[in-house]
Amino acid sequence: MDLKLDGISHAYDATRVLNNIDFTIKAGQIICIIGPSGCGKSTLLRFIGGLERPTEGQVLQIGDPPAESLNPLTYIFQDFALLPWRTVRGNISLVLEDHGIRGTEADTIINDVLARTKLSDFGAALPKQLSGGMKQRVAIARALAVKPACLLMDEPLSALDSQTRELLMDDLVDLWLKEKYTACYVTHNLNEAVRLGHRVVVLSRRPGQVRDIVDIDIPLEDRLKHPALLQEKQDYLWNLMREEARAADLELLDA
Ligand SMILES: Nc1ncnc2c1ncn2[C@@H]1O[C@H](COP(=O)(O)OP(=O)(O)OP(=O)(O)O)[C@@H](O)[C@H]1O
Repeated sequence: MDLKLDGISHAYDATRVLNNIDFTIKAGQIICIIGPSGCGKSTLLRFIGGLERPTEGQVLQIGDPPAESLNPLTYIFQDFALLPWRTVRGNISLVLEDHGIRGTEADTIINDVLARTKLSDFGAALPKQLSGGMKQRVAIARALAVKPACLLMDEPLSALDSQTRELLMDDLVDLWLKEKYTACYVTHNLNEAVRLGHRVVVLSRRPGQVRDIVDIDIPLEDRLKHPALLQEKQDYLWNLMREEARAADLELLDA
């Protein structure tokens, strides 16, 4: 299933937040959205997930979600959103219970997503026993359990230290290589965008509009082998963003 954003504009009262956004999230691709603070990235993700409706435009689903998908549009947040009193397995089973899936059927799904996120030995652990990186892997496992058509990821690594972030980027690449999930990934971090994105949508300052859509045409598995090429892409993105970010900063100070 592809997702097509068609002429999305939005205002909160008198504040125009997004302006005529058009792009497509193709099945099997990771699309990163970058842009200065307050340009509307998280708002756009809420529209894609159907949590809110834009003032103008629409998000079209082209094609069907995977047949076994329980929740086609599934979020992964920066703060993991795990229930502290439930074990790792319990946190994952919760989303399956919502769909009436219990017993051996649930166990099979949980075992599969724990294996894919390298958490098989930690099913009985409570969130407080886990590092930040492992908590986010549990959140990813929980999201995968509902077989989403598209993962909606809002700054998923920004609560983590830089080494853990590196490891999780490797994990996200490994996961994608094993099963080509679709994701829309909002980030401030240009390094994450060039490591993980097949395409990077660059938004201007508020009201966010598409400044550029940059293809990163190096296979995900080869990116670390080409640091100079990645740096070139990152520099290109930063040049697009530099003036926008500076102006956005001043706007926030004026507010
Ligand atoms: N529910 C809301 N009601 C009113 N204004 C809102 C609401 N949600 C967001 N905004 C405003 O819309 C603008 C865009 O917010 P949004 O969080 O989407 O930006 P962002 O690009 O994700 O920001 P950041 O990079 O800082 O996380 C901001 O000015 C914000 O204050």
